[in-house]
Amino acid sequence: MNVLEINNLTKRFGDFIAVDNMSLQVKEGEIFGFLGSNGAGKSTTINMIAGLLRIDQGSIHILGKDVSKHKRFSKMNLGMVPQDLAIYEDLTAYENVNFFAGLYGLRGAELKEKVEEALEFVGLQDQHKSYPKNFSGGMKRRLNIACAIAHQPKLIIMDEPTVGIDPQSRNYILTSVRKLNEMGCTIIYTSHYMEEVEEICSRIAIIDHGKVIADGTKEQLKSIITNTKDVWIEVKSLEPIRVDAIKEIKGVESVQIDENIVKINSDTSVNNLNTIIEHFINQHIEIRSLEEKAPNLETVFLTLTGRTLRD
Ligand SMILES: Nc1ncnc2c1ncn2[C@@H]1O[C@H](COP(=O)(O)OP(=O)(O)OP(=O)(O)O)[C@@H](O)[C@H]1O
Repeated sequence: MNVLEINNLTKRFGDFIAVDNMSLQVKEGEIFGFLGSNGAGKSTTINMIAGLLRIDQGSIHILGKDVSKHKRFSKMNLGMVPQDLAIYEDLTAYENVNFFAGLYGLRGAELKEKVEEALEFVGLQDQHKSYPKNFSGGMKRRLNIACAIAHQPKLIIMDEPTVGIDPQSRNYILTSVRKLNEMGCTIIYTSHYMEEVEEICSRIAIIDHGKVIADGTKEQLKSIITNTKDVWIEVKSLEPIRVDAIKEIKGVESVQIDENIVKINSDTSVNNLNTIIEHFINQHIEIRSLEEKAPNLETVFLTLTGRTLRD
């Protein structure tokens, strides 16, 4: 079943088209990665899913129901962890979660139980009486998550939940995402950190200029660029390296130097490894190690959009 279905969605700000005839489906049980560089249209799409922004054209269905027509149903089934923290500094951690869960109509013993469960889930049960102004960035992010999940929605959208936090909190959040997923939640996860998306997402859409330019599993996305391969050669010293000469070797498409590693991207149809090694030997360049690298999502993103994710 599709938990989320977006059909031909468009959003304009004046003459500018932020989301351009976008269509995509997210299936039950997925952790779906939403990848795009700054301004690609991720937040605009998410805000339309959450009913915070008017749709110009197209439609969005959550669990088969049109979000424009079934506002309450969509709200009850959606948990939104926004990019900018949505918590009140002058309410305690408990009062914050209580406030948001209350907006979904939870009352009395059920409300208390769900608030306590959410605080425990994000590891803030011992700080339930503390004010977020005394929290670290990571604790505030965790509280933000508790506020979004207390009403136990089927679909949770997390818009860059790990921005600007310490590695420990980041791991905590990634583990929480997996746990929520195991508990039956479908999750949409946006991040600028490719390695996070690669680690936790079962399917990924790459967004560029308001359009989905590719979507699939990591393996499917990587197979888009199987026409090139990378060889990384670690050398003792970069001193005699001549990038221009390496680029002239048949099949070589690009050469990058990263500290003392020479990263050579070649066309897979040309077997040029011997020629490359001979070149290094002839130039009396001492090779320390040599590794053939499988393409990663960063390479896929770069190939498809012409930019790195964090441009
Ligand atoms: N209210 C608005 N008025 C005018 N332009 C807007 C508005 N909101 C967003 N935009 C523009 O729409 C484009 C898409 O923005 P959006 O925030 O959706 O991108 P994003 O992919 O979420 O980027 P980021 O990773 O920086 O959050 C950007 O060029 C942005 O400047």
